[in-house]
Formats: sequence, structure tokens, C-alpha cells
Amino acid sequence: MSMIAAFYGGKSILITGATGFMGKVLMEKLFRTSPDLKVIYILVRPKAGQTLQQRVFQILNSKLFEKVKEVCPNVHEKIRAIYADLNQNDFGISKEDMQELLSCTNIIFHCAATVRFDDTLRHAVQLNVTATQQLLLMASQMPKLEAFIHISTAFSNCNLKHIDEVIYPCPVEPKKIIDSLEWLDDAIIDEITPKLIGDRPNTYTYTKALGEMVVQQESGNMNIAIIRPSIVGATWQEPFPGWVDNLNGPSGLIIAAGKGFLRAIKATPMAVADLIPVDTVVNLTLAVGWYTAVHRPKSTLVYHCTSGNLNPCNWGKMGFQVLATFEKIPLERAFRRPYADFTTNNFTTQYRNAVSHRAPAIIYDFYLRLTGRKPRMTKVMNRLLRTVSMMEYFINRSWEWSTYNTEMLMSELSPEDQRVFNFDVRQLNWLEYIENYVLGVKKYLLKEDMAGIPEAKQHLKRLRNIHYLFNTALFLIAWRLLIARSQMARNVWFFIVSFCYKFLSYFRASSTLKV
Ligand SMILES: CCCCCCCCCCCCCCCCCCCCCC(=O)SCCNC(=O)CCNC(=O)[C@H](O)C(C)(C)COP(=O)(O)OP(=O)(O)OC[C@H]1O[C@@H](n2cnc3c(N)ncnc32)[C@H](O)[C@@H]1OP(=O)(O)O
Ligand SMILES: NC(=O)C1=CN([C@@H]2O[C@H](COP(=O)(O)OP(=O)(O)OC[C@H]3O[C@@H](n4cnc5c(N)ncnc54)[C@H](OP(=O)(O)O)[C@@H]3O)[C@@H](O)[C@H]2O)C=CC1
Repeated sequence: MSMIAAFYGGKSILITGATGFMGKVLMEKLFRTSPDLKVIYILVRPKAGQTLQQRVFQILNSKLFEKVKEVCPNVHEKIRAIYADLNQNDFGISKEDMQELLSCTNIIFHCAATVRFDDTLRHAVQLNVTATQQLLLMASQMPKLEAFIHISTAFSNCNLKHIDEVIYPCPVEPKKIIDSLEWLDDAIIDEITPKLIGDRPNTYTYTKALGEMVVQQESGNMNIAIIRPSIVGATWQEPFPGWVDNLNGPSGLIIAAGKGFLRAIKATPMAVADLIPVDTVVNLTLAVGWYTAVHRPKSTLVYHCTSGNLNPCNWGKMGFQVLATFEKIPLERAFRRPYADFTTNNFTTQYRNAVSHRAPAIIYDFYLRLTGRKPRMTKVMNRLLRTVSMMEYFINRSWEWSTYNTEMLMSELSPEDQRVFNFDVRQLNWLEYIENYVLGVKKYLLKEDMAGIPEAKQHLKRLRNIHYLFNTALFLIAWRLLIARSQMARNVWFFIVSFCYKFLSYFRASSTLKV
């Protein structure tokens, strides 16, 4: 019997960010392994015209929850969606709901965050710092609370090369930042943002670091732990391989490569691609929840959930495997044939962006205009290149994360828990994982049918022929222009033609002799 699964039985669990990528997998695993848990409270806001109930309904009826429905048929009754907007004071939670949360909650998993790299400092602080502070305040008023698990990121200290499982101080106190954002106007905030974030690449990593400091400062006598996952990818094993439902991290770029939009990237092939499957992160999170509540460590422990030091894979190998998978399982209606050129040189990057990305987009838009349609490819390409530029920081560096606490926790688990809540990334076979990831992107993100693979292959063949035709035409035009202008080119041309003629005559004469 799994001790961790038994621990969550009968518990009231509060999850923020339950509608997000990680939150959904966390809920799924909790219901599947501890169907006798009492209730999961989720803090949700209405979004895209959907009410809370519609959002929950959509999640519970998705493919991800198919197994849950078999194990826990009354899952609808065990999930309680509470209206909350983490941008508001007190999250806008009603008095009755707040009362229930305060008096019943046993465990909190705080996953909600803004993960955008281009968010304004004001919004990123509100969500990743102030909301964390408010949630801690709420938690401190919960008499039955056993553990508070905060999800941070392994990149909160990406300005360091070697990162230990400790909370590093930021130069400016989070409280001072929160206070000053209240009276500074947006223009001034934009101006001081680069100075505040210093050698971090964006407001996301900076505010996640501030969030950790807040956790440390406001922990009081609560049992708190911080989890720092690296780049979270599709599921490895559970509930099935390859599940993914958003474009963050590598998923968006995998699609862009598979559709032939992205053919070159500024990336260091030997840099470590520190990906971690989302189910591995969730297993560690649940194990940490159990350990923190039962063993009550004296201080706030930080757990790194990374792969690089135990089972490294690099971007070169990953890119190669992504392309190899597209050979077997191509995406439908590709713009160009998938191809990957990794370069570390700025000049080559600019050249490749102009020739491999912008020029084909302009030509395609010209074709759309000619056929009376609205041009759109240049816009899509500019957006993609902007996204890629924001990822460059992470694909041209390697980090070392120590994993003492994570390894200690693994050794504390029973063999059964090590199996049910497996977070041992040494067992991960990268080639298999990446293949399933690409397949998952095709099936669950793009919702493409496997029956369309032969047609997709045909389409790629047509694109290859168009590519050859286009290159030959381009070569002939360039050559024609050259021989019209240069005597030297004309001489070379006559030499080649006469050489071919002589060769053919000799070939014809020798074949007549044989007969
Ligand atoms: C040569 C070919 C290669 C081939 C081989 C390929 C092999 C694989 C190599 C892979 C290398 C992987 C490197 C990963 C490094 C990750 C490091 C993470 C480290 C930290 C991890 C964390 O701790 S935390 C999670 C990370 N946090 C994000 O990862 C959010 C990022 N994201 C944003 O910060 C916003 O998204 C941003 C971008 C501002 C746009 O902002 P924006 O306003 O322009 O765009 P929106 O987001 O509103 O989206 C507007 C339209 O872009 C679409 N789209 C959105 N994202 C997209 C995306 N990634 N790729 C494509 N398309 C995307 C979307 O679907 C919309 O499409 P549509 O308009 O048609 O609906
Ligand atoms: N994905 C990754 O690669 C990594 C993620 N992490 C961390 O893991 C955690 C989860 O990330 P992930 O699941 O990928 O992120 P998602 O962007 O998929 O999910 C974010 C969640 O936060 C919720 N949220 C955002 N703003 C608000 C708000 N104002 N009020 C209420 N809820 C809000 C979202 O709700 P809604 O659906 O309404 O928008 C969503 O449920 C984050 O803390 C992130 O920093 C760490 C390392 C890597």
C-alpha cells in the first residue's frame, strides 16, 4: 500500500492554478491514486466566456481524466470550484467560501503564476509575489493546515551557474517592490524594470525569485516546501505518454519546426536541455506534500526537479530526435519541409532569419495577395521570431542544479511509493520520450488524426519537389543574368557546354563500336 496515496485519503486539498498545465496533471494524479480524498478546492476565474462550472466540466471530460472516471466515478462531487482572481485583493473570494477554505483546508499546492516572459513587472509582481504573500496570509489562518507547497522554477536564479537547494536573497526586498509599484506609474516602472531584474532575462524569473523570498519571510510556523522544476514537458508515463495541452516551453517550437516555419535557431547543440516531464514534477510534488506534513522539517526545504545532473540530454540530440520523429510522423499541411540548423553565431542567425524565415514568408504573402487572399505569413513569422528570441537565453547556456533534497526524499520512500510516485529521472529514455512528446503534440495539441499521415507525407514530397524546382529556376535565372554581364562567366559556360558535347559524342561513338 502506498503511504503517500493513503496520506491524501480523507484530506481537503486547495490547489491554485488547477486549470493550468501542471495543475490539471496534479489533480488527475490525486484523484487516481487517492480516490477517497475528501475534496479538492480549486481557485478558478471565469475565462474566454466560460463560467467556472463550464471550465471544470471541460477539464473533467477531457482525455486526461478518462482513467480517473473509472477509479473515482464521483469525481464531479469531489471537486469544488471557488471563484477567485489572484489579481484582486483577497482574491475576490466570497465570505462563505473563504470561511470554508480557512476552516477545512489540510494541504495547499500553489501552482498559479504568470509564466509569460514578456509580462509587465507590475502584473508579474501581482501574480507571482503579492498573490503568494496573500495566500500565505490565508494559510496562516487555517487551523487544520498540514503543508503548503509552493511551485517555483529552477530558473528563479538563472543568473547563477551553480544553483543549490537554498533560497537566495534578491538585492531589493519584495515588500519594497510591492510598495513602490503601488504609487509608481507604468512608464516609470517600464524604465526601472531592466535595472531591477539585473542579470536575469525577464520579469518571470525575477518575480519567481521574489516569490521564494516572500515564502521564506512569511512562513511563520507553517510546514512549507518549495519545488523548482526546470522546463516542464509532456507526460512521460502517466496517465499516458505524450500528453501536453499548451505551447509553453519546447511545445510551441516543436510545432513551428514540424510545420516548417522554424528551420534555424540560435542554440548551442551541446548545452544541456533540462527538460522534465510534467508527471515527474507532479509525483515529486505529491511526495513533498506528504513528507512536509508528516516529517515537518524544521526549515523550508527546496527541491530541485531537474534532469541535467542525473540524466543529461542536450539541445542538439533533442533537435535531431524531433526531426527524426517528423520523418515518421509528419504534421499536416506543413508550410515547408522540417529542417533544423543550430547555429551559435549572431551573423549566421541574422542571415538564416532573412533567408530561411522572412524571405519565404514574404514570397508566400505575395502569392496570397496574387490569389486575392489576405497576407498573414509575415506577421506569423515575426511573432515566431520574437518568441524564439525570448527562448535564446535558455537554449544557449547550461546550469548545474544540486539535487540533495530530492535524492534524500527518494531514499525516504517505500519501494511501493517509489513506483507509484516515481520521480527518478535516471530511468527516462530520452529518445522514446521525445518521440512520444512529438506524437502528443500532434494528437493532443493540434488534434491531428493519425489517419492523415500518408497524406501529410505526400504533401512533404510535393514541397520537396517545389523546393527543387524553385532552386533550379533561381539558379538558371541567376546564371542567365551573370552570362549576360560577364565575359568570364560566358567563357565558363561555353567550356562546360563544349565539354558536355564532347563527352556525349565520345559516349555515342563508343556505344556504336560495341554494337
Ligand atoms: C531549428 C528548429 C528547431 C527544431 C527542433 C526543435 C527542438 C526543440 C527545441 C526547443 C527549444 C525550446 C526552448 C524552450 C526554452 C524554455 C525555457 C523555459 C524556461 C523557464 C521555464 C519556466 O519556469 S516557466 C514556463 C515557460 N514559460 C513559457 O514558456 C512562456 C513563454 N511564452 C511567452 O512568454 C509568450 O507566449 C510569448 C513568447 C512572449 C509570446 O507572446 P505573444 O503575446 O506574442 O503571444 P501569445 O502568448 O498571446 O500567443 C500568440 C500566438 O503565439 C502562439 N504561441 C505562444 N507561445 C508560443 C510558442 N512558445 N511557440 C510558438 N507559438 C507560440 C499562440 O498560440 C498564439 O497563437 P494565435 O495567435 O494563433 O492564437
Ligand atoms: N511550464 C513550465 O515549463 C514551468 C512551470 N513552472 C511553474 O509551475 C507552475 C504552473 O505552471 P504551468 O501549469 O505551466 O502554467 P500555466 O500557465 O499552464 O497555468 C497557470 C495557472 O495559473 C492560473 N492563473 C493565472 N493568473 C490567474 C489569476 N489572476 N487568477 C487565478 N488564476 C490565475 C491560470 O488560470 P487560467 O487558466 O484562468 O489562466 C492557470 O491555472 C507555475 O508556478 C510556474 O511558474 C516552473 C517551471 C517550468
